[in-house]
Amino acid sequence: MSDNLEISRRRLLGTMGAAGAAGLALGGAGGAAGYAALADGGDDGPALAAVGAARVPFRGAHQAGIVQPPQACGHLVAFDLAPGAGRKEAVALMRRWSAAAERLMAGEPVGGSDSAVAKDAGPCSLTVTFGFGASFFDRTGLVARRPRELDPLPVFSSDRLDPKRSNGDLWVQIGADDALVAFHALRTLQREAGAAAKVRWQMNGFNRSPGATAHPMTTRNLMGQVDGTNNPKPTARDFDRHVFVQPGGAQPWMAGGSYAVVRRIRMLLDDWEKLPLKAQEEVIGRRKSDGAPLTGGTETTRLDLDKLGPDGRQVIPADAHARISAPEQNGGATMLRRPFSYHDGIGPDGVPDAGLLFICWQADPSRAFVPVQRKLDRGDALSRFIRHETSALFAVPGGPAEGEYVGGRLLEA
Ligand SMILES: C=CC1=C(C)c2cc3[nH]c(cc4nc(cc5[nH]c(cc1n2)c(C)c5CCC(=O)O)C(CCC(=O)O)=C4C)c(C)c3C=C
Ligand SMILES: [Fe+2]
Repeated sequence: MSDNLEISRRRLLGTMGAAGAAGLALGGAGGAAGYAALADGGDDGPALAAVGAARVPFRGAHQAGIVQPPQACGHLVAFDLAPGAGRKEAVALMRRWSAAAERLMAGEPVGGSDSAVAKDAGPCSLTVTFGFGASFFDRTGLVARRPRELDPLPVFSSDRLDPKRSNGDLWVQIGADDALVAFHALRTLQREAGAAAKVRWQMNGFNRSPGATAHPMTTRNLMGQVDGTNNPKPTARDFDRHVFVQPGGAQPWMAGGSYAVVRRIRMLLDDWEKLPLKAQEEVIGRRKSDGAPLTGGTETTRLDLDKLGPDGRQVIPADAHARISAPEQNGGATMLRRPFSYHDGIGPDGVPDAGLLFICWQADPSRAFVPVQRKLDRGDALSRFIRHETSALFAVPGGPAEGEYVGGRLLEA
């Protein structure tokens, strides 16, 4: 069983064996049986199906919400510290937020003021992840502890960024496999912010629900592509080195942490949907039906970047997104992509305000997101169909040990 997911057994089991129940939850699929075999939850509340009972630990070497499979619902919220608030207020805020996040992720009420919105549902794989933006260090007098990895991202020629919906002192990422559970966490943390911090921007996203497919499958984005296939696997030898800050660095408080680049990328769906299937597939270099490379095989087959077609041209075109972004084309630059789709209706321009809340995780953005985005900016076939509308970069510290709160190693040192 994964270290990252626990099952609230008393509320789940009933007629199922423990192994069966855990398997359903971890598979992320659930399937019909996952929703059928319910037990009386006794004092813990009503019984739960596998999706409701799945629980991610709050404490650990890394914060939750990085390596876990992306959940069905997501909220991304940036806060700015209130005028006059500094380090003392930030310490109190991170203590309050950490205490609330621990209870929320355990599926427990957050005290007398709990709104009951998530009552009955269980943890639903809720994760709450906290990050600090570059401006946080100015506001709290901690400039000497600001990592150089938080240096501003370069300006890319295709950027069309809205500064009001970019950056921020603090960032909260919420993910859950139930919309009410995710909303409950969002409201609770907004309430707990009190007078210390105000919401700067908020974005809401989604992914496929667990149980929608008979077995776990890579999700699709709103262009219809299978998206996430070639993500580095947590079991890979170099995964930790690429994604997490290693001990012994210039900012010891960031050991076990990671840097999140967050970009709201609008999809120009009216244009994309007019493109014939073959042309759509050439934009990415993979088949739309199953995500397999255009050079053949299945979804997980390696891309054959040298293969030529009968016409003597590269089967995976020179400007195909998957070619340009591949680590082997970028000196090994590797990031973990963990996005949510978003849809906020029709924009003032009359076209869908929909796309990808692109979130990527890495130990150092200057060796991962930045070089890859530089290259995509120069010649990605996908760029005709997308627009980067907001951008943010956050330092996400390691997970709290017993007795710690998130960010304590930065704020208390
Ligand atoms: C700078 C990094 C990246 C941005 C921005 C980005 C935007 C973006 N991507 C898709 C759709 C797909 N991306 C795929 C692969 C892929 N994309 C990146 C990086 C960025 N994408 C990487 C590193 C990779 C993996 C490359 C590899 O190793 O082969 C794919 C293919 C399937 C997969 O491997 O996930 C799709 C599809 C969209 C729609 C988008 C912006 C809206
Ligand atoms: Fe991509």
